[in-house]
Amino acid sequence: LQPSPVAAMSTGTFVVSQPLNYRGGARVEPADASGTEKAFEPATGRVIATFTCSGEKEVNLAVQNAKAAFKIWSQKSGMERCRILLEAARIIREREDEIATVECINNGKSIFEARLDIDTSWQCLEYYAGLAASMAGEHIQLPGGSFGYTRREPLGVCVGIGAWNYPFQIASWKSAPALACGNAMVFKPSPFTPVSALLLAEIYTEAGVPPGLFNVVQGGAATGQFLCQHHDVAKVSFTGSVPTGMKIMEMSAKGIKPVTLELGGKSPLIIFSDCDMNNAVKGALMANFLTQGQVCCNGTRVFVQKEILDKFTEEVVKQTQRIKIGDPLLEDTRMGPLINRPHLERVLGFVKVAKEQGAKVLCGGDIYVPEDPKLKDGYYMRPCVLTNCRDDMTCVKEEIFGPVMSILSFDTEAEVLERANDTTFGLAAGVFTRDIQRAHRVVAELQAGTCFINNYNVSPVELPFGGYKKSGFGRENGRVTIEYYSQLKTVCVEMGDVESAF
Ligand SMILES: NC(=O)C1=CN([C@@H]2O[C@H](COP(=O)(O)OP(=O)(O)OC[C@H]3O[C@@H](n4cnc5c(N)ncnc54)[C@H](O)[C@@H]3O)[C@@H](O)[C@H]2O)C=CC1
Ligand SMILES: NCCCC(=O)O
Repeated sequence: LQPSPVAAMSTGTFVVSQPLNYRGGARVEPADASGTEKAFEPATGRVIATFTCSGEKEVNLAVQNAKAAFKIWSQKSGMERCRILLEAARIIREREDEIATVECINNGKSIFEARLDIDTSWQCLEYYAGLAASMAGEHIQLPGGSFGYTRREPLGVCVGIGAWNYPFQIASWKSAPALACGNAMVFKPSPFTPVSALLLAEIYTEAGVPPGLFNVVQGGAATGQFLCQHHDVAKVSFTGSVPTGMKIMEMSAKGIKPVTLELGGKSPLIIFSDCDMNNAVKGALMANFLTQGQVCCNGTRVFVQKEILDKFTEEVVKQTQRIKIGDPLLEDTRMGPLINRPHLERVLGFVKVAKEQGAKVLCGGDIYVPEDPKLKDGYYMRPCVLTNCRDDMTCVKEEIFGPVMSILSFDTEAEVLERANDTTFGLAAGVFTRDIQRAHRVVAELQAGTCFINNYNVSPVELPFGGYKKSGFGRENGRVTIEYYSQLKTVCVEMGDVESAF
């Protein structure tokens, strides 16, 4: 009897000794290097993997493997692709605990949350498996019996570049629609979280995709650049920061490659006085403290109507103080460590500046040292609620990417809309009210790609997700994403004679 892989993984013990690149259907060491990186366990500060970043030669090998697999995969019918993706979804479900545990160890998010991420991953594969089978063009009748038709065709080799906050989910959300449309993919995870994408690669192989259809190359900016500049790459889908997104767009422009950009945010969450208070408070916590606040669509600017400001704030603080911080692998933990030491210091720096600028810290915002001695070098902080905030403060203007909620008060709907939209970002927004007319009127005015009414940060894969303004463009999830991973061919068929102009 094999020991369960999950039983062998606990906080403070996990190490990765296998290669972290995946090419041609197997784990491989890269053919060349552009430096080395270390991956950490944020809960303990331990190194769990030291790995080689892929150089230009390795990137080229991965792209050539993907190109060869594309030839086979793109010839398969939608139903054939559907069956394989469904099988991959089934294996993810079967291995959910193991994948969630790896995610939790390498990212620091709680096991409770990691399982939810894995759920939205297999659900995404199931969803696009269904769409693969029903992808079709149109038939258009023309005069004289002639006609035209359209074919929805794949793009070729797509590149996915991921951030560290949702490593397995990002790899799934990019690869599922790409593969469903008949493309191949080379995926580069963030060097902070290199581990779980390999599990996805192995699962695709086990499910029956051709070797080379989904490859993983490890590395940072240099490896990412080799990918974006490669002449055989047809599309780049990127999740990360705005400055890197700009670079990706520039590189892709040189090859006229389409890009999908999922970038940062500083989203507003508007709480009207007629809201259901219990739900609004729960919504504010969901909008700010998942994955230790390291979520791009978080509603970190919480606008509360004056009449309920005190009651709402008191309740939010009470519930924030109850959040169980600690070892992310424990079932009752709801907040683990931040991703690394520099990021923790950056987030604490934002709290310091907020105080200097006049904000009041109602709770948290400081380092947390768990009692368990093995966690003493982890990157923990207490979730923070700030009041006395003004729109011009740094904590209200800039993306903190940590567990820091800024509460602002407002009087009228018109006023709050203007203030909510006064940002260069436009990823998400939320509104809590019992007035359905107001709810729809407000979201219609909000400049954001994803809006929530009476909830926040739920991720049904049936719904498109993506940003307005500097939060990016293109969408992930939902039916529309098929358009971002395919191209339309028009075929015009003449049934009569050519009427020549000559
Ligand atoms: N809209 C969304 O869905 C999300 C947005 N984010 C944003 O990402 C940021 C945090 O993620 P990070 O990983 O720190 O972002 P980042 O932009 O530094 O890195 C993201 C990815 O891009 C790669 N990369 C870096 N420089 C590159 C270059 N010149 N060419 C090609 N690839 C390059 C990195 O290695 C990594 O895999 C947050 O500030 C947040 O704004 C994060 C998660 C989701
Ligand atoms: N589950 C929501 C994903 C948002 C993000 O990637 O930050």
